[in-house]
Amino acid sequence: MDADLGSPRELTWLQRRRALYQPELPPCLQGTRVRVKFGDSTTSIDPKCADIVAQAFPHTFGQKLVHFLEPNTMVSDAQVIEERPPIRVGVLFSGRQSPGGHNVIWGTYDAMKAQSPHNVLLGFVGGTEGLFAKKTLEITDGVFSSYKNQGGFDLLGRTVDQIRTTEQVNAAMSTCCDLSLDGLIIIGGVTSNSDAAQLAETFVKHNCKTKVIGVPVTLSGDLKNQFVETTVGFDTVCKVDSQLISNVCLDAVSAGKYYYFVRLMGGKASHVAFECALQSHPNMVILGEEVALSKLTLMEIINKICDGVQARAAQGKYHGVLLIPEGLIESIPEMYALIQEINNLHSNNVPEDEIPSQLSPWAAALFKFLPQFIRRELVLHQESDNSAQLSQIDTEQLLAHLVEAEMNNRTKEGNYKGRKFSSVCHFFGSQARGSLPSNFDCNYAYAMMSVRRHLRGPGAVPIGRPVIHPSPIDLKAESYATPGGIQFEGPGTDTKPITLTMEGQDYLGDIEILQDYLEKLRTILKPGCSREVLKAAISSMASVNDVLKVMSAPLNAELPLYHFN
Ligand SMILES: O=P(O)(O)OC[C@H]1O[C@](O)(CO)[C@@H](O)[C@@H]1O
Repeated sequence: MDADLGSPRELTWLQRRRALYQPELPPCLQGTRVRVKFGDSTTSIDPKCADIVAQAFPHTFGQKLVHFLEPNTMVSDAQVIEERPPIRVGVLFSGRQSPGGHNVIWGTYDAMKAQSPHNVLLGFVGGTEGLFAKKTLEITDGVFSSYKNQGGFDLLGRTVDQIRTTEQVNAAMSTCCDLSLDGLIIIGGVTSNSDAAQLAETFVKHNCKTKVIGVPVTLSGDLKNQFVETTVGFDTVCKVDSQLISNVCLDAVSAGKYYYFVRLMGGKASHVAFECALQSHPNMVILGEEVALSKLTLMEIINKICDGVQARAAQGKYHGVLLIPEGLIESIPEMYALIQEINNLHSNNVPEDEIPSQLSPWAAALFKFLPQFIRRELVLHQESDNSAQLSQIDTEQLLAHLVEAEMNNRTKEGNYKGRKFSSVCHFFGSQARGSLPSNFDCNYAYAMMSVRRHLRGPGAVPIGRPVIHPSPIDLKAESYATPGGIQFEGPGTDTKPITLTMEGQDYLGDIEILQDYLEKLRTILKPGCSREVLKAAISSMASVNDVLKVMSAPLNAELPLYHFN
């Protein structure tokens, strides 16, 4: 374990300045008297799965939702969270680094100390391995002072995002019992939160008093549902990536000779690539979800890119920027099938170098067709959720390589008469992951022990529901945009307080409200209805019209998927 973890450190001027930023809390969490109201029972997102989930989590499924109330809300059955005897809580970084992770710990620490100075927060040094080995560091003002609003996970570090085997679960339980923990906070993405849900169930079953809380912290933005609108880190990563992409775009248009293939970290779903495309307006973004839905083959994707390159050459343009989500490789049907075969062989403990010889004939043929560097990356050992290591597969280089080969073919066959195609590849991952978190992520993470719905407004629900699958994009513009870097303070601060994806989600909510409204009007406005009803309807239509005018702008600006500007 790294000796530097957890030590106070020297901060630069900018880091010190950021450490002074005081995250904002929603009104319902301000002060020490927190009021809550219990709501409906939690259930599965897909009602068809409710029974299966209930069976898998008999002790924890169906608990009541808790709504945190604003100070002056009049609710008859509101309950005040009373002071309790001092509590002991453990916290660890389980998932990959994501900007804002430190603020989850800071927010928890401040909330606990506000309740009682005798409450104790223990950090596990070295993530899951630290948890199993009981390596703790008590969080104090002194320990935390140089980590407030800072990037990275280096206060405590992390190891593998896995608390799953019987041995691991038992080790976690014995740590929690030995340290007499009332709570265990697991910070991470889909894998860590799935394990957290399972651990919570096991602890209840074994009468272990420790309550397990999973906190959605992942740059991928793929742990979402009606309660969790976004994950901690997504905002920062999209802003930093968008700035890098816009720099590349300006470089491309200035020199006019390269196609940039930019792969973006973000896991299996394409949320990061989609949001970055909305912010930076590249020439093309290929969404994995769309490829999977349309069942596009690798060569169909290559041909679409080449058609675009050729069309641009006809306009005298020999440059462009393409965004590629790292999960794209798994969304291409034939690549998915090949990766599944490789994963199965891994699960049967076949060594990496023997995998190629054990593939089925069709998979072996596809494998052989792929360039050597991709073959090597595809057989690498798996992630902790038994899937391929997406960050290690250079999909952008594979696409650039195949596009170049196809453009050369078209030239040879006389179908393309433009200049030779040239590409430059990039993978943006840790460049953004290690950034100082944006104000949004600082605030969101600090308030994270309750997840806020309508992130620009009040209201909160607790988290801890089992979330297993990464949430994909719901598939329902040469004007490169330069969003610039994250502005922490001054006139430019928070010109983009939330990501465009989340703004879009807000519109979807508004559309539903409008649709509801129109449906009601339709039922009221029948021949023979009174004059008053008609007058009221006409005057309310005027405001609907205004709303529609405002809304039509973003609605029309839908991003074409395979569109070359
Ligand atoms: O840096 P590492 O350990 O290769 O992890 C990379 C993976 O972690 C994530 O950032 C989060 O799961 C993925 O997007 C990415 O594939």
